[in-house]
Amino acid sequence: MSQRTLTFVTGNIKKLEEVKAILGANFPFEVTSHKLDLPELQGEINEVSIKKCQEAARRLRKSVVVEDTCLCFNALKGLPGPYIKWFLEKLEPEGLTKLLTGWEDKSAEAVCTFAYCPSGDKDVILFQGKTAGTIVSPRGTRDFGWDCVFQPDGYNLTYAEMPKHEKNKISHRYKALDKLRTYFIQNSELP
Ligand SMILES: O=c1nc[nH]c2c1ncn2[C@H]1C[C@H](O)[C@@H](COP(=O)(O)OP(=O)(O)OP(=O)(O)O)O1
Ligand SMILES: [Mg+2]
Repeated sequence: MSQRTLTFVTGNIKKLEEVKAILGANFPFEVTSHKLDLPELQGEINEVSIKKCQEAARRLRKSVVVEDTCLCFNALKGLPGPYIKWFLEKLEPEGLTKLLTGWEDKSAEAVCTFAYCPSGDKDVILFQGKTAGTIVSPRGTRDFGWDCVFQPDGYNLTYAEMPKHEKNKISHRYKALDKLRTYFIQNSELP
């Protein structure tokens, strides 16, 4: 019997690498990817993910999984949040650190939201994971987004300084995928 597949729609190769590494062999579906840079509407975290998923399912005409990652600074009441991609692109990691110069509170939360859109008009299902941390001056490799400025609570290392398998044990993405995995194991007749 051929293994069933789950289509993960993303334009980000580093995300895909982590998703494959985290789900690993203990997942009843083969994860295939479809590269598509989807438009992302403004709004609250869940809203952005739901719209992104519906748009991907509409374009590909099948059930899909998408993911949206936010970096929320507590001093800034959750911003940049879903807009982190544009902040990072314009300000670079150093600029993210500088954003908090005037604030004593450097705490932040990395939030990962996977959205699964069964085909048809069924509701979108969300799986969310959060990891708390601190925004620091950049340290470590620069190969993935804002990893070099995010130091998870309980560690002296930024995500970028940790070995990949360590990040993948505690990350926002790991926690969200743990919920997604449980759901798909319990609903293995999907997608
Ligand atoms: O674990 C992570 N560690 C560090 N940086 C990260 C992580 N995960 C996402 N990122 C970056 C990528 C993008 O600059 C922004 C999220 O934006 P986001 O729209 O979710 O990602 P994206 O546009 O690159 O890919 P996609 O096509 O799946 O929307 O934070
Ligand atoms: Mg995006």
